[in-house]
Amino acid sequence: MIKLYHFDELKPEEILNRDIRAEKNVEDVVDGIIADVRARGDEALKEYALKFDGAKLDNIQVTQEEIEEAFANMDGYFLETLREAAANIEAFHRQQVHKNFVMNDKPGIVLGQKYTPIEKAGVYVPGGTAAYPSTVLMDVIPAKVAGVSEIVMTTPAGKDGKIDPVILAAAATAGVTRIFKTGGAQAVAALAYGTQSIPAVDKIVGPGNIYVATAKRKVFGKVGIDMIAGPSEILVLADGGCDPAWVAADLLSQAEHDRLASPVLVTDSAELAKAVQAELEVQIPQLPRAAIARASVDDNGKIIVCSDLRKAIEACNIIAPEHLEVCVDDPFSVLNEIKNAGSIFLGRNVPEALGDYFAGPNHTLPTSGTARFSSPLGVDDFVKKSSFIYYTREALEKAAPRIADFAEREGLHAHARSVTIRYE
Ligand SMILES: NC(=O)c1ccc[n+]([C@@H]2O[C@H](COP(=O)([O-])OP(=O)(O)OC[C@H]3O[C@@H](n4cnc5c(N)ncnc54)[C@H](O)[C@@H]3O)[C@@H](O)[C@H]2O)c1
Ligand SMILES: N[C@H](CO)Cc1c[nH]c[nH+]1
Ligand SMILES: [Zn+2]
Repeated sequence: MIKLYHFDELKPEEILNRDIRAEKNVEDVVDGIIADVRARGDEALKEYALKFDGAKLDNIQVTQEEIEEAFANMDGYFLETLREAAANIEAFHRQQVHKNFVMNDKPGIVLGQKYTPIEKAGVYVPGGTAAYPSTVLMDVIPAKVAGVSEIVMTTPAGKDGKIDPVILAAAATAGVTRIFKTGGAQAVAALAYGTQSIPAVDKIVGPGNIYVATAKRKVFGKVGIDMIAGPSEILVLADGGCDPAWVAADLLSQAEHDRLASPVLVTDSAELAKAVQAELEVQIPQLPRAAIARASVDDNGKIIVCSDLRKAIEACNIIAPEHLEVCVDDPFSVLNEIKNAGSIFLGRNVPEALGDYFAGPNHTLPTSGTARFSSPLGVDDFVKKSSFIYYTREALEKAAPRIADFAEREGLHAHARSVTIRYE
């Protein structure tokens, strides 16, 4: 049963209670896998596919025939859904595109900033306990909008050695360049260091379980990563006017992702808290993924009762959840008070699942409290900024004494000389 707490009894660290560092044994397993993939490449990937996914692989790369076959056999209704969702996601992400800028308001000086897409992006699509065609759209479309030329996708194969056709149909819809059948920490290692078949990329994006999230953290520096997007989280901020059945259903929508997923209710109503606790017990056994949801609710779930809405908002900002549902009378008045959350769902009528599939904002989001400093995946993740500087001879001559003086005060004579030499 989900545990009930009172806000005033909890210390801030007990309220958050999510650590981005995995348990020691996960750290060790991931270190071993990364070292092995670096040493043995494709051979290691095939062994891990058999060990973790039960898949005997002949080819690691998905063939064009496999993609075409998946697309040809996909039902028309789902293809239309994919296209409509893709259009919503593209429209939202087009708004994120930044413009280059140039400043030339001082004589003889041009300054500016330009954006360049990264060349090769690696997209991880989870596939261990569920297929995520929605994640294909969420991770690939911003890369396309940014202008990335090569998008390499990896996802674990099923026991038959194949990728779920819904994933391939989504990849074809979104415009992936190449797809590889590998998952977990080994996929992240392959994208970071390259293997015989898989090219090393510049940046790895995408969510995954604790092994994937830990591996991304470990290869950061060799490649870029988007964020720590680990096991899913939902925080429902609800007042006494909410229907407990709806609140429980929304909590379970994320609990069913992973045993480590975190469903949390924060409320100023002790009555709602009790009703949701009871309602979860009714709804969990009805779910096909009841065992996962049960573990998530019992081990990582919480209900926190607060004396008023102000305290409830404070709890939300401490937890910094991946998803925050604001189920109160006037959700827009709460929006300004929310400082830490990946994605915010406004109003009692807006279930988190709307954002997972369809509305347009990205569903790859920071977890484990990292929304304090990370943002949803977006076009920014696939571009780099370069600044540029141009001075005429006359403009530099005017600034030269100050630059030289500045450099000498840092004890860096060669810096000073590289300026003054031009005027000797
Ligand atoms: N934060 C987000 O934006 C977001 C979005 C979608 C999904 N998710 C999360 O993605 C995750 C998907 O998890 P999943 O497991 O279904 O798929 P996954 O693809 O992330 O992980 C499956 C892989 O994990 C590896 N693995 C499993 N057990 C292992 C072990 N004992 N040792 C070493 N490696 C092991 C295997 O290689 C396997 O292929 C969930 O946690 C879900 O909540 C997060
Ligand atoms: N809620 C997940 C992010 O935590 C995304 C997702 C994909 N499919 C269903 N849900
Ligand atoms: Zn979800």
